[in-house]
Amino acid sequence: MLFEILSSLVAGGIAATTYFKQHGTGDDKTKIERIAANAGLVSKDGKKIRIYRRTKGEGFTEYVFQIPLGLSFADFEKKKHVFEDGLNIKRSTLDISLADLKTIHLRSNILEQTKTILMKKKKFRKEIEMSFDGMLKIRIYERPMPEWLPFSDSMLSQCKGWEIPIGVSRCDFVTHDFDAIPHMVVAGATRKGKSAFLKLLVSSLIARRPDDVKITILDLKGGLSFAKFKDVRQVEAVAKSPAEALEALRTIRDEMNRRLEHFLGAGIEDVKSAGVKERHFIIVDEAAQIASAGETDKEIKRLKVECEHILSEIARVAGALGYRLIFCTQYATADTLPRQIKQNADAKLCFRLQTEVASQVVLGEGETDAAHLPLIPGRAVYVTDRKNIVQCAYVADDDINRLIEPHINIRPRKEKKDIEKGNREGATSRSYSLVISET
Ligand SMILES: Nc1ncnc2c1ncn2[C@@H]1O[C@H](COP(=O)(O)OP(=O)(O)OP(=O)(O)O)[C@@H](O)[C@H]1O
Repeated sequence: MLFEILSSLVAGGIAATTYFKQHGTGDDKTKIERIAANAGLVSKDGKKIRIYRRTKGEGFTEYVFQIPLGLSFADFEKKKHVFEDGLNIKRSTLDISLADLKTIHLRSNILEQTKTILMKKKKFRKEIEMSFDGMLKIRIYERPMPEWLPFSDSMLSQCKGWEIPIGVSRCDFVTHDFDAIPHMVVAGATRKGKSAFLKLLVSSLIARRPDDVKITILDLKGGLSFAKFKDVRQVEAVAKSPAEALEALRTIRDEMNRRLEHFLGAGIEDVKSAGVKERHFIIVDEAAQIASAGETDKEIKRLKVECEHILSEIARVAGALGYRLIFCTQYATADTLPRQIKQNADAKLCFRLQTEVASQVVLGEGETDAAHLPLIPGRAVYVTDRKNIVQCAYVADDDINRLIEPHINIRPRKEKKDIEKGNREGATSRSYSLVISET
């Protein structure tokens, strides 16, 4: 009896493994065709998608279909979540291996042990990716993406120039190159990983380009998230109020204008051809806090309007001058994400958002992916000229401290300038104080 149960379990395991190896995960081709038909992805004359090829890759099965005339890839991409749900209907695939079966002890209760294995095993959803190169390609993955990617120093050594690590996609280590694409919009609902990404970004920049990077952080949520960076020599300011933000932005605008005049006078096209190594990153942690729309206090509204104006100017003209804008928000609306900033930020990193409308505000018309990301912190859609689903690397506090520690120092910050400025219009009487080393 025992032998029969065990041998049928083992036989079942072998059969399932062999089946999945040969066929991907079940008859997914037929399912895809049926889902497409049921989701209305059929041409007016009734033509349906037609299978062209099925191939097995490392960890995935790829189905290539011909799309009927009159339909576009965007029509299919919009329904990606419908395909994913459809492929997962009725059952989730159980990740059981022969190794699990081998853990069963013949002398104890086999049925109990089997039940425990089944309960312990995490159910996973099949995940898909879609692309188009004249044919619709749908990849169905056998394993889910990692839910947790700890930061490691080797990620920094894989970066070149002004690249920083972002995380991993299905197939690759993903970096962002701020010299190729200067400005980035980062969006996502609360607790999905925006601040963690910003910490990864700031720590990476400081560790990789300590002598060339300058960072200004507008953290109007109270400055707690970035408190640990405020004494780092590369950090020009951590502004915690609209007045402080405006003060920091006015300083940047003045620098920017001086550089622009110099470039124009000398016939220099951009910061690269000028041989200027410095890049100044301006990070807005929560755009809603600086948005003037809805602000009832007249004086604060005036400050915010000017902040918005300078930020738009940075997005429009300052890329060539060496300024980089990282503009983040959890509320993806037209008020928090000004048109000029969105249009000039060619990179978007979008964590899960609550609605398809919010996803489209950030990623563009028809781009609903961010609303259908799984509820995994750090999971995001990264869009440049390509779109990738990524799991962002998570940099723990100990790693941040280790990376920035050599750059924490004593230095006077802007006191002189502040005294001269006094209570200049628009700025509060706050002055920067002497920064004391934490070491
Ligand atoms: N890349 C990641 N990998 C794994 N876990 C993460 C990742 N990013 C964030 N988390 C987890 O999610 C929590 C919330 O993340 P984070 O502080 O970045 O949220 P947020 O999007 O900035 O939220 P809020 O807008 O409310 O400040 C973190 O404390 C961490 O536990």
